[in-house]
Amino acid sequence: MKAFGARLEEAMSTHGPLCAGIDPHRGLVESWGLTYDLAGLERFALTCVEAFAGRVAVVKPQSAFFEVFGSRGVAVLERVLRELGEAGTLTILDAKRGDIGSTMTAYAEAFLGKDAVAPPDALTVSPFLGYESLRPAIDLAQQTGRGLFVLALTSNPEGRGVQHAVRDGESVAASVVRGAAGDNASARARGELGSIGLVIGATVGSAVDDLGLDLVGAATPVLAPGVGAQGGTPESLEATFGAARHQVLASSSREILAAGPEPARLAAQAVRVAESLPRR
Ligand SMILES: O=C(O)c1cc(=O)[nH]c(=O)n1[C@@H]1O[C@H](COP(=O)(O)O)[C@@H](O)[C@H]1O
Repeated sequence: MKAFGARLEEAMSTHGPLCAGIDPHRGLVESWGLTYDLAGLERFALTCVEAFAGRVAVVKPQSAFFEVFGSRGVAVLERVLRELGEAGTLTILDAKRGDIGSTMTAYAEAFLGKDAVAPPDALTVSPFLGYESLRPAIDLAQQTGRGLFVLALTSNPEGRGVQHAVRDGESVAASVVRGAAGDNASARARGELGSIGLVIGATVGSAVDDLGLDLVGAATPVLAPGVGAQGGTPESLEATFGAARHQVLASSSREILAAGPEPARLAAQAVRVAESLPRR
């Protein structure tokens, strides 16, 4: 399998740089006229698969909204990942895992390993136990052609207190970017995007500049959640990411999902948002 970074670049140039989120929270499920139970979850999630497969670059299911229904909810999530994979649409599983040592190794094997039950193409991970604590996942992703998106500057305002903190002249966010740059070095040498991406919210304003983050030099794909419901716009993406905007995969959930439950309207809304985004 080709490396995730290369597959992502292809998908973004074919479909536009949009990641459509599947976030079946109670309010949205009920707004589609469905009951908020396992059957409603399944109907919601499979409608999203029908609408998004083959139409957007990437689909990102939010694990929490499946886990809330226990093992049967997780089985629905696995079906979503499998069906999107069979349709050739890239998936990012948003599970924000992060731990140490043998526990991180087990998370890596669960989501990225060759024997994983329903592996996504990439996984979101948290580096706040230290970037190097993610090493088992970084190494396994590189071996299996999968990717990671490492939290760097999250879209929520509370993130600043941790992520902007400075030690020895370097912010926490900049140290995460430095880590990803090291792991993307060989892709950068080939002029490609690496497979170790970063999560930087579409709502972070001037923080990328203020903290001196060299995203172009890091050759890192950037997942930018917060487009739509959290206030991020195509214009704010241009302003926030500047020269790195072509590396950005904008992520939007509620703004697209509000167009359901009719699959054709949902698909049309996703395509509309994708077409509004900055492209190469
Ligand atoms: O990793 C993420 O996707 C993520 C990171 C972040 O900084 N902010 C953020 O909102 N997200 C996720 O993006 C989704 C929110 O999408 P909206 O409904 O478009 O606001 C949720 O699944 C969040 O967990």
